[in-house]
Amino acid sequence: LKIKENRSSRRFKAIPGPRGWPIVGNIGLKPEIFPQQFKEIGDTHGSMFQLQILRKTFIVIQCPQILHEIFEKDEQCVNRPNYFLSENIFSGKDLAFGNFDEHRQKLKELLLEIIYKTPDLSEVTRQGVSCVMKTFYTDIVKTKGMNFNPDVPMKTFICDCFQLLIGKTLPESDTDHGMMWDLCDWLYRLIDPNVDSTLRIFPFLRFLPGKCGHVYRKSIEARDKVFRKVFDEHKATYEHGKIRGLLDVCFKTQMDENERTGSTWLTDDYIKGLMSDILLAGMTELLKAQRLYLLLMIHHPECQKKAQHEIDTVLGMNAPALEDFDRLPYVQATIMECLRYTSQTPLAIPHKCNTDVVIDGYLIEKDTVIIPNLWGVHHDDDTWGDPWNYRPERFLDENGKLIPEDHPLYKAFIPFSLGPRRCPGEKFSRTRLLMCLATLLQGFTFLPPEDGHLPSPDPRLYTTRYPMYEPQFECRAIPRQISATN
Ligand code: HEM
Repeated sequence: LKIKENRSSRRFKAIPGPRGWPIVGNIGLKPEIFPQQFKEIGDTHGSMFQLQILRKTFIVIQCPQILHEIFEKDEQCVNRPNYFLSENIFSGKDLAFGNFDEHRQKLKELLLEIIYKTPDLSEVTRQGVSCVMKTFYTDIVKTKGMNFNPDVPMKTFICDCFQLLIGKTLPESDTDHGMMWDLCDWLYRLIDPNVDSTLRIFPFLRFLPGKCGHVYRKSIEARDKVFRKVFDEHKATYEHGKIRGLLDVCFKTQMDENERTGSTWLTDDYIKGLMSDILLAGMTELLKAQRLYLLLMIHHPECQKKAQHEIDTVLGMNAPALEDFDRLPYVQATIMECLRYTSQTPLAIPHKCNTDVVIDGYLIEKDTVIIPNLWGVHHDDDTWGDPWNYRPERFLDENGKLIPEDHPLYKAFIPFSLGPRRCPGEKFSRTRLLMCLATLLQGFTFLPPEDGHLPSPDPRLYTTRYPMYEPQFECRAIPRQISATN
């Protein structure tokens, strides 16, 4: 472990960290560049260090071994710090932003069961994905090699999440088409540390004019619209046993349990909370990954060519399917390297210890907030050698196969975090990304826009507020061949 020792304090060693000011502590840090600043502090104080802010202790960890040890063992770091959003927007019934109590554990089990083990739903999403892929493809064909912002067709594709929820996508002509994005947008503003902490300390501000009140009211407005349109309308038309999407599986579970025992823990509020998590975590993260991947492919035409070569050799003219996941190791490596290099969820979602934790002679007290700096883990010189280079080959062995999961580099690759609170959408995201990005590279070569202006993909230049604001860009897509999706 790379923790640097400080002075010893009785039984336990003191966790090192930068000296702060009296009372306010290490208050000068900038949320916009937390991951970079944490990495720099780590270079001096070690890969686990503490910060004191207004007498509260935060432990930042950017060592994969320590994260494996404390996140995966004994369910000891599974809670969350308080979020204004959880109690005030979702009545404490969301999954991602609250403590891992009995109900949240059940909610997560239900989500995993639904995404990965419900045959009716797999069929619905399989059909849905191939239908959305066609629209996606056609949308890009329509750009006719001219400059376009890839977000536009991608957002339509990511309505796949919509598809997952209710079994259909809203046509673009529907005036409510953008409501999901509106909700995500406002909720992300609400969890910005500046807004979140102000509202937690002065909750009455939500009723007053000013930035915090505005963001709160807009979030409520966007939430109610989505709940009305997606949840209420869908529940009203639910026919018992007929599964159109994820929400129906929740309704079925709710009704079955009610019938069996006369009551259920799975109230409508929990289902709404789960649905919002999928939108907030799922849609935005998938969009980010796809956008960053394209940017990297344009900056690295040699990787784009190699990926296209593999797709042509393995799939020919056939459209990529979920089963092709293991047949495209190079494409997989380009996606893994994109997730590592960009570290798009740089600080995951902070955890809170639900018990005292002892690690390598250090004591982390119950209720301490742990910030996993995934960005720091993914850019550690000792682990990766050249962390600032985009180099997919690092995930391949000498035969061009993906390195095994017990390989030290694979163990240090943790974009979906670790342990009981790790991202439940990991496998879903990795297969969807592969399908989507392989389809794109099969059909098109992506080039910079005509004026050649393309932002740098270097993650040190992103503004990493919460969430990360990565570069927006325009590009061109030149058709390569008539693909099977056409
Ligand atoms: C490239 C795509 C994605 C990335 C990089 C990503 C990454 C993450 C990370 C780092 C966390 C925090 C884990 C922790 O607290 O330690 C998380 C949580 C979560 N993600 Fe994802 N995610 C992605 C896509 C998705 C998708 C598609 C879904 C839904 C189907 C999803 C649903 C969730 C949920 C519900 C949580 C909260 C889990 C909990 O609190 O126990 N994510 N994700």
